[in-house]
Amino acid sequence: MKRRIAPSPPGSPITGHLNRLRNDVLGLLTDATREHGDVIRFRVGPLVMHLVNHPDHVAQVMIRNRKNYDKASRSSDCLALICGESLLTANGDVWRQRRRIIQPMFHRAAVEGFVTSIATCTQEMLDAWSVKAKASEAVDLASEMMRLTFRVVGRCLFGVDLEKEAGAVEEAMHVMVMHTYRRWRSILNAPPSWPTPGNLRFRCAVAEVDEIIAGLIARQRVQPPATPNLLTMLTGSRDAESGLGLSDAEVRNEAITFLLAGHETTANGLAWALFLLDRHPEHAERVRTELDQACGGRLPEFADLPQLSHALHVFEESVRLYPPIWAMERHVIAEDEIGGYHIPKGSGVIISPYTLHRHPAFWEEPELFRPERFERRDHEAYYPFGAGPRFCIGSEFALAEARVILPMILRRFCFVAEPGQSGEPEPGITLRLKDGFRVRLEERL
Ligand code: HEM
Repeated sequence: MKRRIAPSPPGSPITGHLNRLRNDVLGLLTDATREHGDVIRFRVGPLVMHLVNHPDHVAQVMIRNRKNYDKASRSSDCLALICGESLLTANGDVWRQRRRIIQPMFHRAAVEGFVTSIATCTQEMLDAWSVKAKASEAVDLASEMMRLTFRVVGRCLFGVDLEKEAGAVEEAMHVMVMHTYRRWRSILNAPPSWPTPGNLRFRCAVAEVDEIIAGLIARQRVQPPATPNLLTMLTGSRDAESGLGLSDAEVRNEAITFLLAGHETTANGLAWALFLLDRHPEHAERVRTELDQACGGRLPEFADLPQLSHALHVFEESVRLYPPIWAMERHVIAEDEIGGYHIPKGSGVIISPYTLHRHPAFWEEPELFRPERFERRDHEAYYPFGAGPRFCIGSEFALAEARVILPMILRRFCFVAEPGQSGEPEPGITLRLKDGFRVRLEERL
């Protein structure tokens, strides 16, 4: 039987879709889904990949036929330059072992313990903002969210205050994620060991973060903390099935993975939520009122979270429109057929929450910001945290952060956005606000 080849947008005979992929990837994917349906074939030089854009196709790749796919994809290879082999990038038995070891850190009881630290870190940030507001100093909320979520990860997962390190790590992480994304977008890259200016900048950034992590591990060895944290769990772990522990290099890989995955994604989600709330003040007011009713003037606690539902819906809608992980990639290890089209072994499959979350068959007026959509909980085409066994391990943590941080910010401050901000998304490893979100702060209380 003849294999059906999926439709493809016009591209160059030599480089395929490389040019638009580099310069306007969101436009390329959006136009392609509008013009060619739910399975679209792209080519970058010799590499073939398919965008699949239907919930049934997502379930096929991530759940039903997942044995045909793994994460040895180009994006994982790029991420592995930062994280090595870790929960985020590993496959097979290594991935299963890491997930078993780390999962307890993210059980409900553990997240319950995180809420006080999230509220305390937020309160400290707001106190610092108070000084900036009095001085009429403009702040970039996107950058503030990066620093805040970084500190939250430090406190909750590593049991330390990373205030001093936050600025340096923010810069180093930016260098690392932009470098890896540039490599993903290119077909020809200099080997990582070559001393090109980009590779050298990248290596310096990795070395800087490695030094911070080595310091954290050393501090804990000298003085083991009273309450267990991710590092103590990693260093002290023995896999229940194999009885094996993790080497220092493996602990380092997981630590950098959680520093990166645990703050960059949530920070972008929060920055987009604040940006959208600035354009929809009626929702900001609802979030404020909800916090006042649930907590009065005190800090939110874990037991308050169910009452902070509008804050949750605002965040869910923000990451629908601007999913921090805007694309997930899989490598095809055994051929498959999706939506009637042939998916060859050795090619790539892309699942894009950005296009799925705007699919007109599943979302009414998908371009509009409407947090009320999430009063219903049964959205089919919604994948901000992925699907199947590789579902985001930190999703409950991130959603707890959103319910604490957004209302606390809005209760205490109003913003006046600086003029001329585009609000354009900039896809990298995560989806950032291209120009950040610069505002002047006005204290309300
Ligand atoms: C709004 C915030 C977040 C978003 C949108 C997000 C999104 C995602 C997505 C889409 C995946 C699946 C990737 C794939 O299948 O290829 C994922 C996996 C992962 N996330 Fe998150 N994430 C967020 C927050 C967090 C936090 C707070 C942590 C850690 C504290 C975290 C740690 C991880 C890890 C380690 C994985 C790999 C899990 C595995 O493969 O077993 N994420 N995340």
